[in-house]
Amino acid sequence: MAAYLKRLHHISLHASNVDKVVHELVSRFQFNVFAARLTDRAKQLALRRGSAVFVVNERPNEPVTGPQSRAWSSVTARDHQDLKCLYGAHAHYPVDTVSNVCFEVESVERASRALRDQGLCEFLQPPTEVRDARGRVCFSVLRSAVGNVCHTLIDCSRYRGLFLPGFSAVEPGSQTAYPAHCPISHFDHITYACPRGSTAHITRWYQQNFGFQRFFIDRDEDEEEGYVLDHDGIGLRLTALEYRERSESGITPSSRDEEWPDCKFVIAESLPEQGSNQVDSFLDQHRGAGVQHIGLYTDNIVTTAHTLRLAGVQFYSPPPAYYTEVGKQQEILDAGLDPHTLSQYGILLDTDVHTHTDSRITPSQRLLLQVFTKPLFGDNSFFLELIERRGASGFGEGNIRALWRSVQNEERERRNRHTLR
Ligand SMILES: O=C(O)C(=O)Cc1ccc(O)cc1
Repeated sequence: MAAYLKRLHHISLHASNVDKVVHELVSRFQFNVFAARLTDRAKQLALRRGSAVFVVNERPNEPVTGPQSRAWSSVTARDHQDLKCLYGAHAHYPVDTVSNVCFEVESVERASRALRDQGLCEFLQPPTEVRDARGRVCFSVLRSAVGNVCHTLIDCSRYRGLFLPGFSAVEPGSQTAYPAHCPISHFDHITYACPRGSTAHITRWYQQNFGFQRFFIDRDEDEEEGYVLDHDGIGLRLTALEYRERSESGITPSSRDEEWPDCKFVIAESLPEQGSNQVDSFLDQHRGAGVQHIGLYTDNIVTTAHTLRLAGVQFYSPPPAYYTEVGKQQEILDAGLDPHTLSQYGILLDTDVHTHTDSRITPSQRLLLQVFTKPLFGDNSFFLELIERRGASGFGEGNIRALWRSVQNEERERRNRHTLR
């Protein structure tokens, strides 16, 4: 039986320079630091924008050891002082990375037992209870089927504190310059870059362990093959998974959106025929599979991109011709948007190709607006995306192609600059 997930709790990043990444997320991406765990040996800062929470951890230089060797442990947050990073302590990795996607569960013990019974998971930390004066949480940590990515399972139902035991509140102060104009509300999707031939295994792993279900990006998508783009220089296989919320008792919570704002997982694999590409570059730079990008949902991409641009965020832009092409220009105008405004920020517009069960939604009502940022850590590694959905629940082929081209062009230019030096 699969383990039940309640919702996404937070996403952990590991960076060699925590202050730099936190500064980037606060001053540029308008996140607020709300909690911190600072000890002699650990530095963990929690940042929030809507329900999207990142925890930025200092990247340890050597493998972390701690109470994970015990079968079942119960410790105070103070006991964990020597654990460099609590709640996902096993992130020894040579480069800055997204290391952990933490899920909230109803019972860590039951979920961990269900996963052990499946026999497909390697546990890095058995169910462990951590407490402080505000209550206790239970968590366990396991390795995912994707590169260095781990999943922490956590139950916070008996904790009254601000975030997690061991973390203290950080006063809001004047962290963000433009808080009113940045309506980012949640994580929309997490995209993995994966080696060739690994998609089927990863898909099965999430289906069997957590009960994820396939989300068909295209109505003609083959169940085994996924959504394949393999012409015009693009060699990409995309397979999307979604978590249709259930609860352990079998009763679906009534306010779905509040409980689990639909966060899809996308598995991106490069196909060999079209030559080396952005998925391959990620695998190379990141030294293996991992989280390539995270989509941040906003209900107004234009104001959000404007705010972020003013704050110094750099976006990938498609070639200028994208916005003057007659069909695209009309599509943009029909959506009540201004091609010039979209072009200023590199915002892409598409209709998604997902088959809608609701036939009342016509293609023109299924609009998808996306813009992709330049990498957060370094060349060709992890980046963020802004996404606004107007009736569209999937991904647009046109946007994927436009993103692909902008990244490939930029890479070509970078390589040329390098050879000229
Ligand atoms: O469109 C999205 O946000 C996706 O997640 C699809 C995707 C995946 C990988 C790429 O290198 C480019 C696009």
